[in-house]
Parts: sequence; C-alpha cells; structure tokens
Amino acid sequence: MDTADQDAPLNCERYLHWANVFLVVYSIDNKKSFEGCHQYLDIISLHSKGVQHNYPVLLLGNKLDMEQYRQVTKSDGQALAAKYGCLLYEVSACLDFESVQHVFHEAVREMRREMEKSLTVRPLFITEERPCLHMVTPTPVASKHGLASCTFNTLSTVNYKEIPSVAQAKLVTVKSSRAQSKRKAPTLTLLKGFKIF
Ligand SMILES: Nc1nc2c(ncn2[C@@H]2O[C@H](COP(=O)(O)OP(=O)(O)OP(=O)(O)O)[C@@H](O)[C@H]2O)c(=O)[nH]1
Repeated sequence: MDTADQDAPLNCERYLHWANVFLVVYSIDNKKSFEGCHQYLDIISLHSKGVQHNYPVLLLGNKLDMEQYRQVTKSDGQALAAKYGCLLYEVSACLDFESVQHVFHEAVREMRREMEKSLTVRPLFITEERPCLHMVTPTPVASKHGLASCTFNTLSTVNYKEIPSVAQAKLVTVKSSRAQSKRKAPTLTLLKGFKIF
C-alpha cells in the first residue's frame, strides 16, 4: 500500500494493522522528505511495541540519479536507519529497476525471517520420560500460528516439553492415568515431533 500522505502520516491504522513489512521512502534531493521519515519510523516502532512484534522496516533513499542535487548524505540515511534498527537502501526508481526489485525482494526476505523467528517460540507436547509429581491443570495450547492446540485432561503423570523439529522425531508411548493403573491397559503411542490437534 502506498500511503500517499503528502506531509505527515494520516490515518495510520489503515496500513499499520495490515502490513507485515514497511518501506519508508524519501528523496535524496529533498531534505524535507527525509525529515518526514522520522514521524513514520516513530509511528511504526510504537506500533511494533504495542503488538510486541518486530515488523521489518526498510528505509529507502530514492532519486539516486539526482546525485548532483543531493541534500541527504548516505551517512544521514545510515544514521537514521541505525537509530530505528532498519536497513538503508538508495535507489533510483526511474533509472534502475533492478535495485528497486532487489529492495522489494529484501523486504519479503526480512518479513520471512521475522516470521521464522516468531515460530521459534514452539508449542508444547507431552512425554512420559520424566513424569511430573502433581496433576497439571488442563490447558489448551493455542499457538499464534495454529501449530498445535490440545487438552491433556486424561493424563496425570505426563511431562510437558517443546515440540522437537521433525528431524528429531521418534516414537514415545504415553499412558493415561487409567492405563498406568491396569498393567495391560492400552497405551497411546505418539510420534515425537508430530503435532496434536
Ligand atoms: N529523478 C527521479 N524522479 C523520480 C524517481 N522516482 C519518482 N520520481 C518522480 O517523483 C515524482 C513523485 O513520484 P511518485 O511516485 O508520484 O511519488 P509519491 O511520493 O508516491 O507521490 P504520491 O503518490 O503523489 O504520494 C514524480 O514526478 C516521479 O516522476 C526517481 O528515481 N528519480
């Protein structure tokens, strides 16, 4: 979405809640446009804090072909990017399509990296390897990314662990409290690493 705001951010909600990655653009030949970026960067970082999620931001100095009229040095751009923890690129939209394309590809890569990072907070699974001493209150394990959701209301001596990666998957046997009390009662066999829905 192109915000198309002329001087300052307007109705930010319409893109803040919608976007996964932000490109903040100024013209290297226009100091005012560079100064206007501060407001956008502030708003995006406030938004990220509010939702406790890091949205990648790329700061983009456009009109590199206007070098002779440059009002914003590359180090100005780098300092601003460093302040807000974002990446800086300088491009010429009218002369160099590939550099613009590269920035968009980078934006998508950054977004994927962020999503993968947030996936490292993995959902829980159950194992009987180290039984707990007390009953655990059944809790729905709801993953933000829909990876796992289950309740453990028949399992009293189970242990809760993070799901290992599929490469580490192996068979484990989980017994219900009823099964443990009866020697030949059926047990439930799970493949470690598989999600339980
Ligand atoms: N020299 C030069 N001019 C450019 C470049 N990119 C855009 N322009 C010119 O800058 C002006 C503004 O471009 P827009 O794409 O409309 O910029 P914008 O900020 O999205 O403008 P709005 O959509 O009206 O908010 C136009 O006259 C473009 O031709 C560039 O890389 N070099």
